[in-house]
Amino acid sequence: MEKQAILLSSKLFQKHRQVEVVLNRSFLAWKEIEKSRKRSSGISPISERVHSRGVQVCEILAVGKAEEDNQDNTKTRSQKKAKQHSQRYPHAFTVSYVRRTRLHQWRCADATFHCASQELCEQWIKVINEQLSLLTNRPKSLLVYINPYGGKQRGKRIYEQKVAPLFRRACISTDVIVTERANHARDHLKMEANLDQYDGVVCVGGDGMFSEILHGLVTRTQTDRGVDQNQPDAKLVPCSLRIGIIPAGSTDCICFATVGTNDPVTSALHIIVGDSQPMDVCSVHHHDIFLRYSVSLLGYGFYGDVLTDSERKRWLGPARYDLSGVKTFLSHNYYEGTVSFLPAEDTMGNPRDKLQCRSGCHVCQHKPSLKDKQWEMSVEKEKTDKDGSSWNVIRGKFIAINAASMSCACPRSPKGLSPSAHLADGTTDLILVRQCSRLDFFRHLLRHTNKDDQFDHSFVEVHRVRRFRFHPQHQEPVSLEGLSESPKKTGFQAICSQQTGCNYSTANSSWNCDGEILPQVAIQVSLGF
Ligand SMILES: Nc1ncnc2c1ncn2[C@@H]1O[C@H](COP(=O)(O)OP(=O)(O)OP(=O)(O)O)[C@@H](O)[C@H]1O
Repeated sequence: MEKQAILLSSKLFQKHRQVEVVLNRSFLAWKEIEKSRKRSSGISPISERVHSRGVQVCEILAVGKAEEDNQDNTKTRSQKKAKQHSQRYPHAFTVSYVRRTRLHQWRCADATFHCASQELCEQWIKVINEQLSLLTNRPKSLLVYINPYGGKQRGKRIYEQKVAPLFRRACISTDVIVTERANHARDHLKMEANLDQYDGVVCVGGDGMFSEILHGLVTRTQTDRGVDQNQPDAKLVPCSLRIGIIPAGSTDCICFATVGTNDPVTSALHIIVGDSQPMDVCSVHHHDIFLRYSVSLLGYGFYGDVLTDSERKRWLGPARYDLSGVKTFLSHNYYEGTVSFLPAEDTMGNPRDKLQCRSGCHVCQHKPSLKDKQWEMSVEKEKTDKDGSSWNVIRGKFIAINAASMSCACPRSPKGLSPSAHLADGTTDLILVRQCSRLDFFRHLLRHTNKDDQFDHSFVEVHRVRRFRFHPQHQEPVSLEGLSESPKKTGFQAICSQQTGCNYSTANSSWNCDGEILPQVAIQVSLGF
C-alpha cells in the first residue's frame, strides 16, 4: 500500500503519558511510549513498550479546544499525575471519534491531547479540521421530524438526550419539527419544506414514520420533475436528499436491516460521518392507480392479518405485535388468489445463497443500469403482449404471500423474512407460503429465528422478482375514491364498513405495506428506480 505523506507529527501528552501523534490524509494515530526496566539474567536493559491507537479521519466527528477540567476528581495517584500534567500543559485539544463496540454498535469516544504551546494546539485543530472539510459527503444542515407517539413514546427524549448533543458536537445545524398528527411530516415534505437548504432529512420514529417521510420525499421529487406516479412503468427520479433514521418505533425493521442494530447513538454517528445506503423502492398500484411505495415488506395473509389486528391494539404498545401474532397464528387463515411474477434472471444472487447484503455489497453494485433496464422493459412488454411467456403464474391457497425488498431483520427475527434479500439490487424476494397444517406453518415461522433454511419446506417457495401482481379469487368491494391517499390505519374491514353497499368478505386478507394497511387487495408491484 502506498505510504501517505505525514501532515503533522508531534510529541504530546495524553493524561500524564507522553504520546507521539501523527496525522496523514486518512489516519490519525497516537502511540504511547512507556519506558520500563526489565530484569533478565542479572542485566537491566531499558525496553520500550509501545501502545498505539488510531482512528480513520473519516470517522473523526469533530476536533476542538478541550474544555477545562475544574472538578476536583483526583482520587488516585494516576489521576493526580494527570491533573498536574494538564496544569503544566493547559493548551489541549479533544478529538471526538467513532469507537466500534459490540455487534454493529458505535459509540462516540474522546481523546484529549495536551500541547506544549498554544500555537501547537491551534495548529493541530486547524489541520484536522482542514482534513474534515474535505469530506464532502457529510451533512451540514438537517431537517428532523420527530414522532412523539411512535414506539414507547420516547422519540423526543431519545432525540434530545442522545442525538442532538452529537449533532451539536459535529456542528450540524438542524430544524426540528415534532409532528402533531399522522402524515404531518409527509404533507410538510410534499408541499411546504424548502428542501434546497438541507443536506438530508432525519426521521425519529419507527417504520411507519419512515414510510411517511419516504412518501413525502419521493412524491415531492416526482412532482417537481413531472413524473406521473400513476404510471406503473414510470421511471422514478431518485431523491437527491438522504433519509437518516433514528430508531424510536416498535419494530424499527428498516433501521435494523440497514445499520445492523436499532440503536439511536449508532444511527446518529452514521448520519454524522455521511454514510449512505441506496435502497430499492417498490411502487404499488391498483388498476393503474398509485397506492403506495414500499421498501421493506409487502405481506398478504398472515402479516396483513397481524397488522390489521394489531392496529386495534395500539394502546398495548410494541407488545401488540406479539399478541396479534399469536391470535392470527391460531386463526390459521388461508386465502385464494393468483400470483404472477417476472423473475429477475439476470441478477447475481439468489434468495437462498446465504449472502448477506452489506454496505458496498457486490450484488447491488452490479444491478443493471437504467439503460439496460429500459431495454429489458421493452423486451418484457413484447413477450408479455404476445404470449405472456416471461411471466410465471401461480394459482392457489396461500397462508402468506410476502415480498421482501430487504431482509426485514428485526430484534424479533434477527435473520429476517428473506436473509439474503438485497437492499438495492432492483429486485424483491417473493415468498409464497401455501396452505399447510398449523404445525408445519409453526415450523416455518420458527426457522426465522434459528439457523435452518426457512424456505426448505414443500409448501414454501421463493422467487427473486422484478415485478409481480396479485389477484384475489374472491371479488373485492371496489371504491376507487381517494385510493392514492394514504390509507387510514383502521384496516380494510373498517374502511369497508364505513362505506354503504360495501360487503367485506373474510375470504380476502389485506396487504401490509411497510406497516400500513392497503385499501385494495388486487395489486401490481414494480421496482421504482
Ligand atoms: N404526532 C402524531 N400523532 C399521531 N400519529 C403520528 C404522529 N406522528 C406520526 N404519526 C404516525 O404514527 C405512526 C406510527 O409511528 P412509528 O412508525 O414512528 O411507530 P410504531 O408504529 O410504534 O413503530 P413501527 O412502525 O416500527 O412498528 C406512523 O404511521 C405515523 O404516520
